[in-house]
Amino acid sequence: MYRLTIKTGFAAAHNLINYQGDCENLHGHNWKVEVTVTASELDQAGLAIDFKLLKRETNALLDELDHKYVNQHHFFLDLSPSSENISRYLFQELSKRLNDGNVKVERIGVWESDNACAEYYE
Ligand SMILES: Nc1nc2c(c(=O)[nH]1)N=C([C@H](O)[C@H](O)COP(=O)(O)OP(=O)(O)OP(=O)(O)O)CN2
Ligand SMILES: [Zn+2]
Repeated sequence: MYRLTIKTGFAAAHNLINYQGDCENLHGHNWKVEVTVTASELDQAGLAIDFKLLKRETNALLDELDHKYVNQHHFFLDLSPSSENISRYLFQELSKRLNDGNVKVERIGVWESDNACAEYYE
């Protein structure tokens, strides 16, 4: 098996809901996002999936969040936009776009600071 990871990110504002503390107030992060996929086969060029395609699909999705107020995104209207929930959202959406008979999204890591990361995997 092959395992590939790309790193990208987005900058946005949010506030946690049903949370008591500073983070219930509006604030922002420069989130870093790691996308890991697995594959069993390589193409003629020796690629499991082109990193360019992986980054393009991920960044297209992140554009929905970049420089936005995450709480107003349709997925988070009734859901606290924690790093955990953001990672689950990205996992579900990227799985729809990327999974095929060979490639499978394995996990999403969402870093809200240099020292705090939430991951989602199934
Ligand atoms: N499990 C999670 N815990 C927290 C999340 C989260 O998404 N998942 N999010 C927050 C807030 O978004 C908050 O912005 C965290 O910011 P941070 O600067 O890390 O908070 P602190 O002030 O506690 O960090 P210090 O390193 O102590 O300055 C909170 N928790
Ligand atoms: Zn926050």
